Amino acid sequence: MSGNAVALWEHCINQLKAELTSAEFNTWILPLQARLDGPLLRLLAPNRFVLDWTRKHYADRLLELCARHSQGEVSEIHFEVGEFARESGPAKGKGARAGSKATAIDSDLAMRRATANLNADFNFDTFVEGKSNQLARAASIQIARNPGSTYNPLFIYGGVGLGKTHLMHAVGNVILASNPSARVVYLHSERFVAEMIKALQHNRIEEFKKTYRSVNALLIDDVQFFAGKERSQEEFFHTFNALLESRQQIVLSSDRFPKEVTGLEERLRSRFGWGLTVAIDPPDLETSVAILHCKATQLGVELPEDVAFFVGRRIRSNIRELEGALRRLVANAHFTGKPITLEFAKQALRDVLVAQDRQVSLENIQRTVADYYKLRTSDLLSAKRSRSLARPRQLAMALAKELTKHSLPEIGQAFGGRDHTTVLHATRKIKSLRESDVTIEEDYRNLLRMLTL
Ligand SMILES: Nc1ncnc2c1ncn2[C@@H]1O[C@H](COP(=O)(O)OP(=O)(O)OP(=O)(O)O)[C@@H](O)[C@H]1O
Repeated sequence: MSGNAVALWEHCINQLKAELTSAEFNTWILPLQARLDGPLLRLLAPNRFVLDWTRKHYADRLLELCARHSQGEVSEIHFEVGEFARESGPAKGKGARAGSKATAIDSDLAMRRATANLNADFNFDTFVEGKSNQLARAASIQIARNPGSTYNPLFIYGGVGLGKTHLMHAVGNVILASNPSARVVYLHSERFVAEMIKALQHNRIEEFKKTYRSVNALLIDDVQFFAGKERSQEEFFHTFNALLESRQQIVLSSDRFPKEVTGLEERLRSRFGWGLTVAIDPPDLETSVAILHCKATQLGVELPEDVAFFVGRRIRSNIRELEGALRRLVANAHFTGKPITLEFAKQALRDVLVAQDRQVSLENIQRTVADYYKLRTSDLLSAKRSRSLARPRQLAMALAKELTKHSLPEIGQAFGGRDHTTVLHATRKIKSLRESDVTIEEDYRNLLRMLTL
């Protein structure tokens, strides 16, 4: 399977994983193997029953996903019973051809990546090395090559958008690719908590324990979100011990040093520091520029050196924002048909840069957001949690993070004495809503403009 075909199948799997229950996904989609023959996607099911069911229930959706992702190049799906050869020799499936070995293995890897929640784009090849992340990268490569036997756990900490998640995925991807039977799971800590609660509600806690205690690598992002969740900490503590005892790899990330993660039991905090703890710092200018070039190449554009330096110099503290600025530049250039020059970049990024430069006060943000939603500022600061207040409050916190230099605890304090994790949660929530909900995106942009012009 070519890289494109793998990406196509991976796209289908990821979509269906999000749309189906895990039982449906595991029963019907997981056993499928895929191969692309020109415009034809061939799917092999292990038996007639799976074939009939998937053809009846998922063929249309799969075709729709394929057609959209391939821009119409894939126009047909064919189901058969069988299995592509994994080792060598002819494939068993009717019509499966010799030479399908790579296909089966690749689509297998795509499937395993999806069940591990791993993003194939986050790998070591796409991670630019710089002074700010050198140690974290080197340690990650080391444990990816020798999981469970060098540093355990590996604890990566650093500010928002600096590459912690990217490195964790890269570790998982290497482990999966080098060991076909490895079981790897990447999870955000909030998801761990949610899954545990679900398991408790449905009397499936034993199953939950077994799942997480039997993996070869467990990658848990943003462990600071375990703060204050005692039952989850207890469960995670036992999972952690079981994995460490059986020499399976654990990788954790957080926005701060293990000992400074407040709201965690001491025994957990101290265990987090048992292996190797590495920091990622904001990139220096040269690294920012190198990252911009790397991302530009991935987007298929060439970025002039002066533009890369200009953007890198102006957006320093967060690589996600650096990437956002680049995407905006590329989108504007496509849209207007103009080349990306320094002048063009200055124009296209005017809003972003003004927002970066301008110091806005927290009070101003609260007032503006309250006016915009026709609320009282005191409502934003109150403990009330109705949706009509919670969303504007989250927006205000996200704007505070973007437009001021205040720390998360300072922002939390200014919003009625809330915890810093609430602020972090708000910024994440708004980030994802801005991608999925046009009204929120519009509100955010309007507010940004009102606060910065
Ligand atoms: N060194 C790097 N090279 C290339 N891309 C990078 C690098 N560091 C970060 N990025 C990119 O920046 C974006 C944000 O990174 P990532 O999501 O890993 O941040 P994070 O530290 O986990 O942030 P958060 O605390 O918000 O979870 C990603 O798209 C990632 O690919």
